[in-house]
Amino acid sequence: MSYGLTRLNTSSKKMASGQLSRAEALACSGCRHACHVMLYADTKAQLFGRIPIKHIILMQMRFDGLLGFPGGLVNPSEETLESGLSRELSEELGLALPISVEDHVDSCFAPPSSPSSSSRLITHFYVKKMDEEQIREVERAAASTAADHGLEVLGMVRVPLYTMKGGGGLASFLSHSFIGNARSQLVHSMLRLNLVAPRELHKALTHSLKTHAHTKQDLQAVLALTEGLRKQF
Ligand SMILES: O=c1[nH]cnc2c1ncn2[C@H]1C[C@H](O)[C@@H](COP(=O)(O)OP(=O)(O)O)O1
Repeated sequence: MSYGLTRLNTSSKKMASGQLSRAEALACSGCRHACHVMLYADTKAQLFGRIPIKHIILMQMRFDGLLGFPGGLVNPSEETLESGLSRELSEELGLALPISVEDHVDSCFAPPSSPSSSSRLITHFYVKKMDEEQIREVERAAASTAADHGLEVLGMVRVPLYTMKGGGGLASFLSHSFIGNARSQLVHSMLRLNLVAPRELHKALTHSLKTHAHTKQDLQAVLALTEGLRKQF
């Protein structure tokens, strides 16, 4: 995909291999379905009183230590994709958030989790714009009334969309580990909704790759530390 050179055809639902329309996805017999949503808002807030934050995008730290969007498995034989997603959001965010078909962005096959897995998983992705105050309400509820808080969801996080001198911000965030295709859902959405300029995103991703190399070195260093201790105790 070339976001910098050509305008995105937002009507096209088949952006990348593995993608299918909502109708095709629902016609898949024996497939499992998971729906997730990116909630976001505009903001005038400034970090340190000088770095414009511009937009708030919500993600969550999951129970498995990976970053992902709120949502979960739905059963289309018992509920619509959107009502299933709203049900999952009530558990994870502690709020009943209506999600409509208009919020649907794309559906795609997830890579098989293991060669022996019998049913394919289709992930459906939604995006919903809110007011800044509504986002704050979601964050408050997620940390107080949500049934899943501290269990399946360890906490909500905001995506830093700025890049600081030295690469802190978006570049560091993108170098974390994400569940499934959540990183690419995030990046595609930032481009499609013009939340980050393609040039900035390219810079952040390039830096992120370098950060990733440092992370590997850091991990190797602490692995060596545990190797020594393992032999002692
Ligand atoms: O944010 C996501 N983006 C794409 N795929 C995702 C995301 N989060 C999870 N997934 C995939 C991989 C998971 O195994 C399934 C089910 O999602 P999950 O949120 O873990 O579902 P339950 O809470 O267990 O219902 O979807």
